[in-house]
Amino acid sequence: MIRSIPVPTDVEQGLPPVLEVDGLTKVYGPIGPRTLEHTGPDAPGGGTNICPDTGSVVALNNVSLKLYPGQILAVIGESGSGKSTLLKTLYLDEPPTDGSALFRDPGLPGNTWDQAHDLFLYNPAQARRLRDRHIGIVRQNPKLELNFNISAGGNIAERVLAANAAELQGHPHYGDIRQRALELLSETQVPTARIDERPGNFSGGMQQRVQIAKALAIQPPVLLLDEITTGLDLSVQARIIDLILDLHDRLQPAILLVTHDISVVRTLASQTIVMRYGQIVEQGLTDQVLEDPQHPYTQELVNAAL
Ligand SMILES: Nc1ncnc2c1ncn2[C@@H]1O[C@H](COP(=O)(O)OP(=O)(O)OP(=O)(O)O)[C@@H](O)[C@H]1O
Repeated sequence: MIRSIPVPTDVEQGLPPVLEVDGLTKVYGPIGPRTLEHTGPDAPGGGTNICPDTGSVVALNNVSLKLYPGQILAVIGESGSGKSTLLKTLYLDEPPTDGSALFRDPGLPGNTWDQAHDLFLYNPAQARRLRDRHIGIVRQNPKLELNFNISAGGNIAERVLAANAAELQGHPHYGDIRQRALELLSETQVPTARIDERPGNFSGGMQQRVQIAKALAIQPPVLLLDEITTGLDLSVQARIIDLILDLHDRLQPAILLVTHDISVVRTLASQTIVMRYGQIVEQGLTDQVLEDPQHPYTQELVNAAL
């Protein structure tokens, strides 16, 4: 049974957040009495995420955020600041050490905008259903999300079948699934003639587009994007960003976007969170955060990108 928590509507935004993360903490290793207190951006020596007593890594410490329907929220920070761990915990790849993540999708049976469920209390079947049907992810490394032993079309078909099973809608017809895969590849600008090829034959940019097609197959209300342009040529990066903008315009998913690339943030995100050593050091409208950064670390990040 999922715990149901009534949450007040945020009047300013109209609809309440689809995802509301509160006090999310993730520690790799044992937690001592001073582990959280003695790590973070203000720890002695300019900050650390390693506990001086136990050697544990505090990847996230008391991270809270709200993601509204249709919003694009960016999380930036240097390598090791905890960005990927944030997405991994929200996609239920890893259990959190502490905190809650209320998910409010009116598409879920028995759910309404007045109710939210804490993802971290889902049982394994509910977690699978969430990933099969309600949250899509695009990872920096396509090998972690795509099956390289089957075709691009097969990867998308797997997701369509899992989503149908999650909705208890039985098996769709083979021709319908193939048609859906063709549409998704076309929408994400992958040549449809290559539907039967394995992703290993594709360029990095095409592999990312197949991942995006697979994530969109379930038309999720929430999309998690982890460094999706890192390692790609500039022109390929630009095409992926255009694709995300176009898909967002048409489908309006809420997007939580993790990157260390300020130009990606500037182009895509309306709001931005800055993380360092597992903690949020600054957040606000992207224009404000990038044009008038208040925290010295954000100033450093923005200046480095100029
Ligand atoms: N499985 C793990 N075991 C131990 N430490 C881990 C594990 N996964 C991540 N970490 C540590 O947690 C911290 C945060 O890692 P994370 O990958 O979230 O950072 P990031 O901001 O996404 O960095 P990058 O931009 O390099 O991906 C790092 O110090 C990392 O070494």
